[in-house]
Amino acid sequence: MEQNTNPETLSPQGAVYYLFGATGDLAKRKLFPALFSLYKEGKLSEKFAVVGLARRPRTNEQFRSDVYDSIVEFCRYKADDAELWNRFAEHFEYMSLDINTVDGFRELSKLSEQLEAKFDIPGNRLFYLALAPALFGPVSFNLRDGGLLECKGWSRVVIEKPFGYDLPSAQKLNDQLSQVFKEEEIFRIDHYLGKEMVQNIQVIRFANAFFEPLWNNNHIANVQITLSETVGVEDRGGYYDKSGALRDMGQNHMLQMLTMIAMEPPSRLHGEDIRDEKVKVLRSLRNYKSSDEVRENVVRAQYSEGSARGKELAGYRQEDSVNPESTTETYFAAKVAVDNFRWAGVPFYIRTGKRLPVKTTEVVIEFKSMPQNVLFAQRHDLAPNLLVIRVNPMEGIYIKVNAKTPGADNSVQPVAMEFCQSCQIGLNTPEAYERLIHDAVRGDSTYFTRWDEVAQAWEFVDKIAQAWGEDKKDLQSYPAGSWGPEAADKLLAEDGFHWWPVNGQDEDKVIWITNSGK
Ligand SMILES: NC(=O)C1=CN([C@@H]2O[C@H](COP(=O)(O)OP(=O)(O)OC[C@H]3O[C@@H](n4cnc5c(N)ncnc54)[C@H](OP(=O)(O)O)[C@@H]3O)[C@@H](O)[C@H]2O)C=CC1
Ligand SMILES: O=C1O[C@H](COP(=O)(O)O)[C@@H](O)[C@H](O)[C@H]1O
Repeated sequence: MEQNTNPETLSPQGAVYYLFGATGDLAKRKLFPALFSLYKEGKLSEKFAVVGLARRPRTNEQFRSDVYDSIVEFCRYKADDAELWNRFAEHFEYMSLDINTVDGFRELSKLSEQLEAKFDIPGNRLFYLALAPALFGPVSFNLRDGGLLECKGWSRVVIEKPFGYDLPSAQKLNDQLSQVFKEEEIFRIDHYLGKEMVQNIQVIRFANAFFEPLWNNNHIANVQITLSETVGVEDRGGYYDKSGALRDMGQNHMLQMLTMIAMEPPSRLHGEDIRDEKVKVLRSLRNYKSSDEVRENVVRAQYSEGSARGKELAGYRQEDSVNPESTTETYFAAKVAVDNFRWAGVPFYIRTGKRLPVKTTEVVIEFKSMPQNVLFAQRHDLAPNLLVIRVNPMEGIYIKVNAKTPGADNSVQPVAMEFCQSCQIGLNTPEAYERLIHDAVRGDSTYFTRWDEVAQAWEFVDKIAQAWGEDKKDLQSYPAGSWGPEAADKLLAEDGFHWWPVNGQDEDKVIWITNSGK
């Protein structure tokens, strides 16, 4: 069936949702709550069914009870939702199935036909693979061989990260998927693209006359992207120790945010046009040419024992399922160059780490300073103008400008004008997974990563990983609960810049003008 790819006309359609990995952590924490929210908002239509799939045995009742617990735990359930829940739960079925046996898929095919008849579903099928990446290939082949793709409507597959470990493994994975699905049927999740404020970057840039003309190397001094986390590796030590911060956050979320900041305006607001522009940015990233260049521009570190908010915290090597001699980085910071006409000469500094003092994702656009030889700049140490985009947990933007201090002494002070979206709209903002599942079922792939983006991002990251693999001497250490190694500050200091404080860190002397009532 021809897919509708025009986002203007896309509306939710009835479908069967196949949740592979239905007994796993992601399903529990993100996917069930997202489906319930969509149902509550009327975005699922009544013509749907969800089939939970995993190896361990579960009755339908047990599965529904797991789903209920998850919705209650993750705050999507309110006291007056009981009737809604009962109707929602009727659409859930569970089937025990091992990905590696095609017989189970044939049985699933029969169950699908029954569910489509029962709920009047027009043959659309969404396969959500909340599974280890090694299973993406086998599950795709068995979906095809078990007859699941012979349906009257569309078939789409949603793939979780990580999409490979490096370019060759990602290529292999993609080759396997491409034997079964067309590119437009593959929806690769990067949940950062589902975040409200990441999507808002385009609007801030392209809908504001006082930003768009300044968005280039004539006016912007540098860009800073911070994704700091207070958590350690929790119960994902086994996965994380093989991945590290660069692959876990850098290859995907950080580079995707960078592309949203740096891309050219697309000719139309269509998914393919936006993704075309994003991939051009990735192609313009300057690859580090030698291991020395990597060491000069990229800092890596691992957390050691420390404390935060009065609590003692274990070092990374003491975490469950982590090699006690691990050299995996839990932090990295990099200076990245985008070699095109718009950005030549503007450094992009990116950093992420676990066990840092605050949880926040922020983008800071630092504008060039006023000429030093005129007017106020002669007499005052003027701070540069900033545009700060707060992505999470706080959502909003603020701009920092210079203004006269009230009074007679003619001094100048920085003033921040803040729009705090989360203070106003709060929990009503849809969660990233909710938005992305909704997009996938509408066939809108704008906020999913296309294969050429993934490949290009791996190419950039592989150069760093390769250099790191040669020699571990540059791996530094930082106490859990601190802001990471000093070398990350030096990256900016060498260029005459510094990291601007993020939300929750000490703000310098700024007067706030806010809409949040604070
Ligand atoms: N958890 C998270 O926050 C995030 C996870 N992801 C990604 O999502 C994916 C899933 O993660 P997560 O839920 O944490 O993983 P879990 O280990 O918690 O769950 C894995 C799921 O896969 C099922 N499974 C494993 N082997 C088979 C098999 N042979 N046949 C059928 N089912 C199988 C397991 O069920 P059973 O044992 O019953 O078979 C379980 O339901 C991974 O790719 C991960 O990287 C991405 C971002 C965040
Ligand atoms: O993909 C991942 O993201 C989370 C951080 O996501 P956020 O939405 O809470 O900011 C990170 O903890 C995890 O290691 C990584 O795999």
